[in-house]
Amino acid sequence: MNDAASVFDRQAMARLVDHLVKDGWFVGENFLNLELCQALRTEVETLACKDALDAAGIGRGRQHSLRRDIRGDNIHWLDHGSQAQRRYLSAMAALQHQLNTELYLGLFEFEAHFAHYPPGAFYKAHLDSFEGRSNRIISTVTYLNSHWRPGDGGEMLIFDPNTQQEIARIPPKSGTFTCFLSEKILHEVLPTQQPRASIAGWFRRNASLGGLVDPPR
Ligand SMILES: O=C(O)CCC(=O)C(=O)O
Ligand SMILES: [Fe+2]
Repeated sequence: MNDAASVFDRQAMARLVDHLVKDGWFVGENFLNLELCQALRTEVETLACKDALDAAGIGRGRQHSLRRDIRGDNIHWLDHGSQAQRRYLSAMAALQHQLNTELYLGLFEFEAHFAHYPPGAFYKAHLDSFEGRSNRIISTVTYLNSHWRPGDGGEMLIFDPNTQQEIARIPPKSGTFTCFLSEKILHEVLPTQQPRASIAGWFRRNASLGGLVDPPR
């Protein structure tokens, strides 16, 4: 069994591709190896305790600004800095390969950050990418919270791309993995009652213009 296969199984990956094509989004409970989720959670909690996370903003490049009324999480970009990160990133590289092979998406890069939402934090409804400026193609979120209970809040809502009605409410439980089309699927994080840890990531296509490679983030 190779490393990516020990993080999630091939059958689960096939289900993911089917749902992404049919609905534009996918959610799988117990999708990722729990021991790996535990290691990643320890890493983000340690960063949070050391005050080593950055307040997350909205917009990119010069449009970047801090808007606590829109999002209240603190983040740290993955940088291959630990065994757990390397294992996670290699599993995502396998998923990227699968998506490119089956859907011809031309994804060329994956960027991801740890996110830590303190109690009271939320992320208002948004799209991760805007049509026309497409460079984030597929959004992913991996949840890292063991013992999440009803009433702890922090669910992610997914809205129907046609009617904008809520179609899914996902508790951020360890091992749950979700992905969706970045330009089409409006989503939101409800206020959390407990510290909430996750990894948000994006498969990107190169949106270079005039010979300049579009920078990540
Ligand atoms: O943590 C989540 O459930 C979603 C986070 C999100 O939408 C984002 O970081 O863009
Ligand atoms: Fe998002």
